[in-house]
Amino acid sequence: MAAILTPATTGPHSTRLALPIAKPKIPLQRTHLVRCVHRPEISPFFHGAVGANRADWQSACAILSSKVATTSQNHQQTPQHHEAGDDTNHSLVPVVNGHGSAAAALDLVPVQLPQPLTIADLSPAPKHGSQLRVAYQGVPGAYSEAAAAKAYPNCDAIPCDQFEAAFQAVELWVADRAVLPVENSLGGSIHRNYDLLLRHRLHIVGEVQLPVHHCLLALPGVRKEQLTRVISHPQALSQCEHTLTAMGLNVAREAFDDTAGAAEYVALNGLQDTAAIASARAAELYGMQVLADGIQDDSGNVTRFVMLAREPIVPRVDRPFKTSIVFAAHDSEGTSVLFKVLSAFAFRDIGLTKIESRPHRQRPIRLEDEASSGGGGAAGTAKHFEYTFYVDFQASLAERRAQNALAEVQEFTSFLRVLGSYPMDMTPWSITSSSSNSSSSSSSSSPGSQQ
Ligand SMILES: O=C(O)C(=O)C[C@]1(C(=O)O)C=C[C@@H](O)C=C1
Repeated sequence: MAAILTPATTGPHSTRLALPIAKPKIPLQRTHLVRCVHRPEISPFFHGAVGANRADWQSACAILSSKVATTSQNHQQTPQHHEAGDDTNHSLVPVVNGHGSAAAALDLVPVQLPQPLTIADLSPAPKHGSQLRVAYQGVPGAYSEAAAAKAYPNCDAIPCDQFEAAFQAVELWVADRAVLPVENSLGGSIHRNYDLLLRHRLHIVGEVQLPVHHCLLALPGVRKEQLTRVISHPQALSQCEHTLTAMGLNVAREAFDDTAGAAEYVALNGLQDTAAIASARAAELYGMQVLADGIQDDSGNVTRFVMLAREPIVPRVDRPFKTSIVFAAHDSEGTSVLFKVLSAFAFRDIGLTKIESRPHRQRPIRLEDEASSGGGGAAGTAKHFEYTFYVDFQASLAERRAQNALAEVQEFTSFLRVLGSYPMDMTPWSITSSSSNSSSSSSSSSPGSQQ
């Protein structure tokens, strides 16, 4: 993995991490932004590791992180730089608000080499809750920023233009944690993050559940009748689908990277015909009018986020813990594997809180002899999809019953990975303490206070 700085900031807010994917939005304002570039040869998938061993990986990350730190100090004239071995051939056009800009390309300056590590580079991460650097996807005012603040009060929240940039920020030691949404009570799973959890080697160290209270935002003075378009994060659009229809709005829905980014986009471009679905905090930050408040289809709309770190936490038994695993079936198990795995938990009275299946990327389709699959018809082969399963169960990895269940699961699976064993978020959901409020909310019993 390599991190490259490109000259861009995201308007009024701080440096934002970005991946080099050009998006067709209107370039608005020159910004400063760190770009993370994928390097396949060090990108882990399944059993692969970033380096040959953990030490390699950590030193690679430290060196790359020093490059990021060094370059970020000089971001006014930041270089564009293709790492040796980066065969992804990304455009070197600098990014403005996450978007390619030909004009900005003229600002390219020579590569800076990594600086030697110093004692300061090796100093430990700050204590949790005090200026912990927490990466999230979106711009200030996004629900993910509020989730980061709930998880780690007083943290230094680092905006990233994509989910993957948040993963990379932690891997490259630019951030200490990432806080990423995985599921919503109305919209369901955020599949992208399930896939990224598998592709990256970070550990889940906590979870935080955030009530999500959406507003319909427009420029000051704009009336609902003027609207032809509503833009937002796809999850937010789906969480408000029925309400938008019930409001009689005859508008096209368009997906945007994040809710607050959609509000910022409408504001910066002075779009009279476009509304954004975002938080009340985004309205304040970007000078938008709240046309309608609480437009989510269910007042108890909640998004669950996970906190990710480079190291796992030590599981405990003195408070409720949850453990997240991912596995794929062993070849010999055929289609019965899920039943067997679930039984391993049921026999030990371990409750499951979530199960998710995703296509098995390396082997999406399985061919099976009709004879072995029990078919009585003509000779032939049955085809079915192959899945990777994600399961969350209510037990700590420190518990014997959880260890025994996993030992049994391992017998049926070709691949099993513990994504993390972490305290459950037991804070009550209160609709009034909505994520639409300021990101600086603080609580002494924050879910992240121990991670
Ligand atoms: O766009 C945002 O504000 C986000 O934080 C992302 C996100 C998501 O991905 O689900 C987070 C919470 C809400 O469910 C809607 C959007």
